[in-house]
Amino acid sequence: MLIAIEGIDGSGKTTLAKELKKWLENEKKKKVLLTAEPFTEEISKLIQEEGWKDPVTLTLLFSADRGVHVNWIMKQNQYDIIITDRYYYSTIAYQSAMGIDKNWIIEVNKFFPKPELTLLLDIPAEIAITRIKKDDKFNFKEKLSLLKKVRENYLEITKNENSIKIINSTKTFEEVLSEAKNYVEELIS
Ligand SMILES: Nc1ncnc2c1ncn2[C@@H]1O[C@H](COP(=O)(O)OP(=O)(O)OP(=O)(O)O)[C@@H](O)[C@H]1O
Ligand SMILES: Cc1cn([C@H]2C[C@H](O)[C@@H](COP(=O)(O)O)O2)c(=O)[nH]c1=O
Repeated sequence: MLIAIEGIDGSGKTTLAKELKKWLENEKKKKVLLTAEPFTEEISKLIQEEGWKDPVTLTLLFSADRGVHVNWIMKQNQYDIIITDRYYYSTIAYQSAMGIDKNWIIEVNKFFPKPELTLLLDIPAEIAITRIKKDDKFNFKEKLSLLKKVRENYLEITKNENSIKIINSTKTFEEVLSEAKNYVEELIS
């Protein structure tokens, strides 16, 4: 079973992924693998060096990285649940915010398995950016306007996807976790 956690930078994905894993292991006695994208060191390096200069290359690099990630996930047979911190909805939301055609991104990613559940942590960019670490590589103003577009794109995607559940991430972490647990509980029961 594949669960994806999505949202703009600083929305709380990594924190939620870790706590969900603990809960599933301790309370539900499930074997859980926590993973994240970008996945490979080699492609992450290319993304840093080349990708940010050009959104087409960036789309292809994130998608190629996903191909390697998915092949690796397929071999992890000992787990009941795999939680991935970011998946193909990140490419659709971010790279279309950078001007790439959404349908082309979907086409490039169409062979990857669809998660049974995606939790979208929704939060205004202005709030998320206050949670992001200070040494972030992006220019602050550029990043704020990009993240606003990315958030809109994520919300647009949810209109056509019943398996994506929106969680208001401006709430306390305890509330966010509780809502996420309810969605996961529905899936595993
Ligand atoms: N609901 C919440 N309310 C307040 N702070 C939160 C909440 N959830 C997470 N945080 C805090 O916000 C910061 C960013 O969280 P986290 O690293 O989980 O976000 P992220 O979405 O994984 O970010 P990125 O995409 O930039 O890696 C952390 O300091 C975390 O403790
Ligand atoms: C998978 C993926 C990621 N991104 C962007 C989103 C973030 O700004 C970084 C990843 O960093 P994180 O804070 O460790 O999550 O990369 C993207 O633009 N497109 C993608 O497909």
